[in-house]
Amino acid sequence: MGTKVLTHNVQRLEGQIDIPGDKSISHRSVMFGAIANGKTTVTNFLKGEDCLSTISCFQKLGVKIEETGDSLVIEGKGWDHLTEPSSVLNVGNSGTTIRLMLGLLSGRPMHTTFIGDDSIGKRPMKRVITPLREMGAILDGRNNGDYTPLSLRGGGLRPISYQLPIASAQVKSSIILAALQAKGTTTIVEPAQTRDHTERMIRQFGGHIETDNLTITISGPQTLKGTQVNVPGDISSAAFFLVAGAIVEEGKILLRNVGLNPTRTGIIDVLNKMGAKMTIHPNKDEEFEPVGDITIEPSHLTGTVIEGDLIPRLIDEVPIIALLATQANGKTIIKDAEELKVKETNRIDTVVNELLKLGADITATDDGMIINGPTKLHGSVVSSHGDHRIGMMLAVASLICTGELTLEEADAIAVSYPNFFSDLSQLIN
Ligand SMILES: O=C(O)C1=C[C@@H](OP(=O)(O)O)[C@@H](O)[C@H](O)C1
Ligand SMILES: C=C(OP(=O)(O)O)C(=O)O
Repeated sequence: MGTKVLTHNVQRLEGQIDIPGDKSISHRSVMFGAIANGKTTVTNFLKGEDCLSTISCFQKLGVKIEETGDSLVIEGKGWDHLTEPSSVLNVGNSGTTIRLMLGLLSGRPMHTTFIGDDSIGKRPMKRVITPLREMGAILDGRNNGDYTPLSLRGGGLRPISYQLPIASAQVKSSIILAALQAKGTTTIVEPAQTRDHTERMIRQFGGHIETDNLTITISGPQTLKGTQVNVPGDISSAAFFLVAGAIVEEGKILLRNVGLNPTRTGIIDVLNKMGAKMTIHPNKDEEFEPVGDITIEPSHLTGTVIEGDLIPRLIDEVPIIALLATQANGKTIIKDAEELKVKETNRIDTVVNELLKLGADITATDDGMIINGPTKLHGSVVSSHGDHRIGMMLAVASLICTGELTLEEADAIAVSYPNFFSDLSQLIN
């Protein structure tokens, strides 16, 4: 399944990359476009496999979605025009698709069934099933609703007050999408701030939502209006080049059009704390999501502690931060990150096991990992284990390996970054 022998011993990375569209915002643009009234045009939509799964699920619900030139056009006809699908909704590898769609369809008076790939089959769904059942949706699935296949009969929702037991933007967004359809006011309290793209997009589509520190208040029912969405570049994709640029010996990289939403910029805080040579140039004129350009250069790095409220702001960047830490002086401790165990793989175990094969000094803990650096990495045969972020982390690691690195299951990278290897090779030549 897509074995790749990667370039090793790269001394210099030089050039610029336009960072592809944000995965979280791309998913949401289709979802909001589908439930809004009127046309939504999306530019810089991420054509990664996860977002294509979201498109195909909404097409099965009767929504017309087409590519026109560089844009994606969604013909929204409002909540009532989503139609009962005649076959199962397959979310592929995408946790965001299934968890947000469960909330979105909880208020629809129809039956839907969800399946996904082997990885989705291991990811916990109880976290969304519990609040959605409390709101009145009828949900069931394997192991009393914790795993796919899942079935849903929606309709007639009531508002709830809900204290989120975990910091999860997917759970928060699922409840918000249900609350938009429930008559009355829903209140959600987060244990820590998570990405707020759903909240921002509700306002962009003409809806109302109030946020006060960790409390979110939303009244329903609401109808939304189609609009124009320009998706910023994904900071979670940029992260691989930020680390690559910092750990090679020479050169300078410019990353253009990177989303700089403060709920996502934990990686920038970490790079700054570790002493990276990085400059941020914010664009001034973005209305809904902040964007900017970033330059990164080879850096003398120091180990650090990454914990607490910082974790949700960099949750998808932990694999690449672990690699960064192998090149820093001293100890890096990552804690409070047990959520990593329920991602596409158990990202604590996968990161530690694969980096050990390259010679890293890294140990798994119950809620994170401990890395001592700097260590010289050597090539080996490693695998993404079907996890796109592990695949890209290992591809960046290959740049500084002394011998050849063979990456198995490299094709998983297309889940979030189909052009990753061509963008990377532009910097090498
Ligand atoms: O809301 C989203 O778009 C996402 C939220 C995060 O998941 P959790 O909500 O499970 O933390 C993140 O890991 C995922 O890649 C995308
Ligand atoms: C965890 C991720 O995505 P999802 O939960 O949507 O599968 C990710 O992209 O790293």
